Amino acid sequence: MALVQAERAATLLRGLVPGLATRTVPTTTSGDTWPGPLADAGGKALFVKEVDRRLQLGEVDVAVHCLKDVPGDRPLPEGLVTAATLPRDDVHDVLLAPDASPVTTLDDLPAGAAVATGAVRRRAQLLALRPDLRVVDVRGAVATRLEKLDGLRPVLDADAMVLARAGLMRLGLTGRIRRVFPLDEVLPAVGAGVLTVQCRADDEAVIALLHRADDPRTHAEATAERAMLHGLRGHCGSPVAGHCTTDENGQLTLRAAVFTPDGTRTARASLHATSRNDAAALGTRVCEALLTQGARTIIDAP
Ligand SMILES: NCc1[nH]cc(CCC(=O)O)c1CC(=O)O
Repeated sequence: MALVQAERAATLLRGLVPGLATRTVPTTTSGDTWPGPLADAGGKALFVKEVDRRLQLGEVDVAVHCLKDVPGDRPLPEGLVTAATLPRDDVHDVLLAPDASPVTTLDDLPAGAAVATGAVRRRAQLLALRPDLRVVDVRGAVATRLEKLDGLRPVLDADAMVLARAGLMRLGLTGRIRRVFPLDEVLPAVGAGVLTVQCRADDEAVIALLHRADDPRTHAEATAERAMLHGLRGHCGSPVAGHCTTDENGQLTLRAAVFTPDGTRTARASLHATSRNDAAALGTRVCEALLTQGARTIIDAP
């Protein structure tokens, strides 16, 4: 998925500068090799730090990350800046089932069925919909997760799995999707479907080029979502969901929710801002609305 994403950014840049030559440098991250549950590694920048290191060292000039994987609770690594936020892809989470299974919705799953996901946010929302489900951990690249689901690797015994539609689209695997969860059933992660592009803070030529690839709308939506998450002191592994949209008049709406891991308690808030310039303030207001409803104790629940 990371290679497809890097290629996407490279194609965009070549479109802006005719004749520009680009080279994609594959980099294995600790997210690919981490042996334990991803939930235990929440917020540790596992998917980004080796790539950022290469950027700092000058081995590459541009880094492309899923915004979801970039920790929001700390500054970027020394000497790096975000220079572009690319137009957002789909934000929905989807249900998948083993190749041979007839399951198409959660309702098709028998009582006590096992559903695989590594994200506490997904676990909580699944259990809110179906408290009888058994949520099992899964990790690894998307293609590997699908192989596990199909039983090709005998390590995962699950009747279904939840993944982001954006990742499956990037890999050309949307044929595996059984059901798209509507946003009022499963609210996405902060930054879902957003690619963020970084470079060195002193690399003025690259900054100027990347600025032309920035999508102001996605940029503002992501700013609102991340300000909310930051206010809650959360990260991509927190039981926090948030999704900001922009309507035809440029008005922003940020919907957000926090959950206990068992899905029994939630706090929700939805607020508007009339202009993009108020995106960060919108995030802060939604955060405060959640905190007023007891978000702190909900997030910290075991
Ligand atoms: N670390 C996992 C990760 N980071 C970003 C995506 C999907 C693309 C996105 O939502 O931006 C995924 C896989 C998934 O959640 O299914």
